Amino acid sequence: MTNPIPTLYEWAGDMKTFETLFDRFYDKVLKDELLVDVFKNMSPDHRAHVAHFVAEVFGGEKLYTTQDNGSHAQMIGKHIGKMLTEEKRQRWVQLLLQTADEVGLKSDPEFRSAFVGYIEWGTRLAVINSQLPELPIAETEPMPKWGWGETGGPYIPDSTTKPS
Ligand code: HEM
Repeated sequence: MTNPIPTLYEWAGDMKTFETLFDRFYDKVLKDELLVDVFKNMSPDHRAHVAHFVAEVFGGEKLYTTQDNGSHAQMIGKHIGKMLTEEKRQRWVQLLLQTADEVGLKSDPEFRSAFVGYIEWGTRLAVINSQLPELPIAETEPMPKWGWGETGGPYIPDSTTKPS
C-alpha cells in the first residue's frame, strides 16, 4: 500500500514547480539593492542547483546529488566565508515567500508551515556557516531531509547541519 501522506515534494508538484519558484526568485534577487552584490557573479546553473537541492531535501528526485554532482557538504561550502548578515537573510526569505505566492506554490497552512520552517532553518544555517573559515562537516554527510513534522530538538552547534 502506498503511503497516504505525500512527501513535501509530491504535494508541491514536480521538479518544474521548484525550478520555476527559484528562477523567478533569483530574477527578483538580482533586482534587489541589498542582495544584488551577493549574487551578481553566481553561475548560470545556480538557480537550478538550489531548486534541485530543495526538491531533494523535500523527498523529490535526487538531481542535486546525481546530475549536479552536489552534496550537502558542497552546498554548505558555497556559503563558507561569505559573511552573510541577518538583514540579507531576512530579505532573501521575504523575496522567496513573495515569489512563492506569485507562482502559486501550494498555500495550504500545513504545507506552508513546513516550507517556511525549512526556509528559516536553512537560511539561518547559511548565515552561521558563512561566518566560518572552513567546512564544518565531512563530505560524506548525507543530505538533510525535511518533512511535515517538528524540528526534533534545539539548536546545538556541533550538530548544526542536519535535523535530528
Ligand atoms: C534554505 C536556504 C538556502 C539554500 C537551500 C541554499 C542553497 C544553495 C546552493 C545549493 C548553492 C550552490 C549553488 C551552485 O551549485 O551553483 C548555494 C550557493 C550560494 N548561496 Fe545559498 N542557500 C540558501 C540560503 C542562502 C542565503 C540566505 C544566502 C544569502 C543571503 C545565500 C547565498 C549564497 C551564495 C552567495 C552562494 C554562492 C554563489 C556563487 O557560487 O557565487 N544562500 N546556496
